[in-house]
Amino acid sequence: MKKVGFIGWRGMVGSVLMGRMEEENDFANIDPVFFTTSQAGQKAPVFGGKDAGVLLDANDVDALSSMDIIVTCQGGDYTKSMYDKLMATGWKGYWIDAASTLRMKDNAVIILDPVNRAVIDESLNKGIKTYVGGNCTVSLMLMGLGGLFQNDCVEWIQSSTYQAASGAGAKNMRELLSQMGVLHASVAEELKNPASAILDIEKKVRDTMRADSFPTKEFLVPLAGSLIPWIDVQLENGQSKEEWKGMAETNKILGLAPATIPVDGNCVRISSLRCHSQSFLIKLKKDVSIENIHEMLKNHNQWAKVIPNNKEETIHELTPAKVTGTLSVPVGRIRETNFGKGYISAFSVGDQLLWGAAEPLRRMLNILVK
Ligand SMILES: NC(=O)C1=CN([C@@H]2O[C@H](COP(=O)(O)OP(=O)(O)OC[C@H]3O[C@@H](n4cnc5c(N)ncnc54)[C@H](OP(=O)(O)O)[C@@H]3O)[C@@H](O)[C@H]2O)C=CC1
Ligand SMILES: N[C@@H](CC(=O)OP(=O)(O)O)C(=O)O
Repeated sequence: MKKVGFIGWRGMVGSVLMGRMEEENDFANIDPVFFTTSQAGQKAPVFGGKDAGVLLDANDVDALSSMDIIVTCQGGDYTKSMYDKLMATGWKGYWIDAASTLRMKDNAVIILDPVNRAVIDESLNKGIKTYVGGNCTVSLMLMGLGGLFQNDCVEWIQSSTYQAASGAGAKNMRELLSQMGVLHASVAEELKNPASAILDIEKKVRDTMRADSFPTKEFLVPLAGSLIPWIDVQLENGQSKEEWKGMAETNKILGLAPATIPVDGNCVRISSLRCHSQSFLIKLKKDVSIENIHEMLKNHNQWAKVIPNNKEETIHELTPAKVTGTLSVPVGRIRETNFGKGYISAFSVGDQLLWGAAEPLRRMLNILVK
């Protein structure tokens, strides 16, 4: 059995990965070893009924180099500090990573096997050893719209995102909920009285949100009752890094080098907890009917689900409230637009910790061990 070292297993992405691996009985196929940057020597967790002894030091290159496969959800700083050191030892194992650090390197493959299994297989045959999960919005877009890409229907795509707090990290999720609580508490008494004036309530909420005491350490500004139209760092061309990833990673996942499908749009943080949503304007390359589009999307993978474009099904099936915690990637609002023939709108929702982070890593591990 392959010795698989896990780093970052107790973080948010890592916990979702461990949960999915237990659900799918993946631990039965591996010999797990758990690493930590802060708790070396303490008892290792027991997943899948396997006693893994004690936690090893994640900064110990010798311990890492005795693994056949390493799976890390520890973050980019860890990857930056350990990947090169480990490779310098001549280690021949496989490195599976959730962080963005290595994604665009020539010797790394972005993994999303329902979309690019052929690219992954070809890379394995070539001896490539580094496999990295994609950006969550990119992976979720490709899971939802995979059928259109597979059938070479997309000339370009514009994506406006509605991204959950979880993408910014665990502390940010807590801060969002604290912000919600503070806002509610500021008008709790008034809300009990149906006769109180809503604009007075709104004014109090606004003043609370703008007060210095409002909790904004992580997001820097209010998110609850507001939104933040910037995610990740600023680039010189005016895009945010999150927006830049849309085109760069989509094309790399699809094996298109140089990049041939333009992808762009504004990435926006909103107050959902762990589901990213995206509104698309898609320029089709060919004349395809809406019915054909439905068929292509449904047939591409078992998780993409077409939601008919009516209000009733849309408000019940195409929301973070419905999708959170599931692997389903519903796509709806599919219709022709006023822009003319071949300009199609669509809207998708997906759990950014599942298909957006943990699930592609879990499946890559299975490709290697099965
Ligand atoms: N959040 C996201 O949506 C996505 C994140 N990623 C990547 O995954 C990386 C990790 O993200 P995320 O899982 O959100 O990070 P977390 O902050 O939840 O966890 C990272 C590490 O923090 C340490 N830690 C310290 N205190 C605690 C605590 N109380 N509970 C749990 N862990 C603790 C753990 O390391 P130790 O055991 O060594 O102390 C843990 O592995 C990111 O940096 C990013 O590169 C990728 C895609 C999406
Ligand atoms: N940037 C994403 C989450 C994430 O971790 O992305 P990446 O894996 O590309 O760094 C978000 O904020 O929603």
